[in-house]
Amino acid sequence: MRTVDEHLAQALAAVQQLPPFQQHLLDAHGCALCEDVEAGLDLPSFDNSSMDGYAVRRQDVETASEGSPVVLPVSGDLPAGGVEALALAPGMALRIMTGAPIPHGADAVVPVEWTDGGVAKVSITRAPGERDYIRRRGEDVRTGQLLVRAGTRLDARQIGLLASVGRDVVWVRPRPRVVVLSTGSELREPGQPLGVGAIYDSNSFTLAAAAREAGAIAYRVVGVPDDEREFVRVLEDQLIRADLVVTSGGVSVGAYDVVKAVLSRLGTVEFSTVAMQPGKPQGFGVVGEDATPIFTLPGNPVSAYVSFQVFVRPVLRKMLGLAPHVAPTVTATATGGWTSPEGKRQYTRVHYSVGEDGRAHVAPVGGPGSHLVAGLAGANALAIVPEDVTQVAEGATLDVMLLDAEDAGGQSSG
Ligand SMILES: Nc1nc2c(c(=O)[nH]1)N[C@H]1C(S)=C(S)[C@@H](COP(=O)(O)OP(=O)(O)OC[C@H]3O[C@@H](n4cnc5c(N)ncnc54)[C@H](O)[C@@H]3O)O[C@H]1N2
Ligand code: MOO
Repeated sequence: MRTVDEHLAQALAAVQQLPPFQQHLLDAHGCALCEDVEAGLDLPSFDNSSMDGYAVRRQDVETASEGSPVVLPVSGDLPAGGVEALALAPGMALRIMTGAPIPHGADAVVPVEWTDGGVAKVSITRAPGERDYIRRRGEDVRTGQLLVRAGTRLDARQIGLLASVGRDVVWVRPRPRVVVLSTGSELREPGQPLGVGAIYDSNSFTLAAAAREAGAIAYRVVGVPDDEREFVRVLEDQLIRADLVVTSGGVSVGAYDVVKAVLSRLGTVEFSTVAMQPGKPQGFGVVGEDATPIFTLPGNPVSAYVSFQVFVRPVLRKMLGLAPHVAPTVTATATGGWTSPEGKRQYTRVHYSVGEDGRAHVAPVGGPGSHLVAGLAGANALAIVPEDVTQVAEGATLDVMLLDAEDAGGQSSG
């Protein structure tokens, strides 16, 4: 039996980061940037008004008050985006809109609320302070400034920043294309009638959704029956569009475990038992002409999902160019005790919460059975119980893997 860390290390060593390509900015959402992006211009790129009002010279309006307004002729209009380069003559005002360039000669903006809103002439009842309502060129970003570092996963805020400096395409690593396929003659598609002894194929949905949450493009293949030739045909057919294949089922010691039977002959897939619960039977290797990496996860639904989080998610992070490959864990205090098998790392389905005192707690959800999908859906984290612990005591401190979707904007299709 090998350890979780050995199995993960083998898989991580066998996959590479996907080569970078130029992607349109919005399509790069959730991808890891492969270049340091520096600003090609100042932001703001010109002095402009932060208020709708009037551009003035301060010295012309410094005596303005409610009791003694200053009246100035208005010599023109400055809309945002206007191309006319108007200059402000002494003793005059220019009507200006938010975002419009400050005209030559002006050193303050009087908001329209401090005036009578006049068009031909304006009555000003309050004197602006120094530089009032002027957004200065370069006060946000300077030309040449490092904006986003290589390796950053682009989120909405960074996408907006890059657009602000005029970037339309960026170098990123592509989303890995993950083919997810389930095996088992008992599997039926949701929405179809369920015959005797049949079950709905949930694993391929779970795994495709999990791949998507991790930032991949997931292709879900309709359940493959326990037939070796059919499995080989489907696998060869799918390899063309896969950066990674993830199967579930057919890897333990049953008489119809086709995944194990076929892949033991094809490629370099190695089947092993891993000292963990759930998720004991595992396989990993490469298949096909392009040496496509393949994970063969156990069929029990909770085992398949936990195996994805422990092994597949780090591999996808590596392919995406994200560091660290293993997403960081948090720590929490156990509420209620539970048992754990000796010599195995247990991934316990738990509910993680942070109390008003700021302290994090985890409470087990449902039982330990690998078929208990309702408990899995009710959990939001996996508590990691070390191999040498057989009894988790109330109040024990545990590392915890959070499961909520990374919302990386991945895609999936059937
Ligand atoms: N004699 C032994 N039997 C089993 C052992 C063992 O060591 N000795 N290990 C058990 C453990 S632990 C696991 S985990 C499972 C792994 O089994 P397989 O990967 O071969 O998966 P299957 O036998 O095909 O299915 C197991 C279970 O999961 C259900 N299943 C399978 N695929 C799906 C799917 N796509 N959606 C929903 N449910 C699925 C299937 O119906 C079975 O109930 O082996 C144990 N047995
Ligand atoms: O390893 Mo199985 O995954 O314990 O149910």
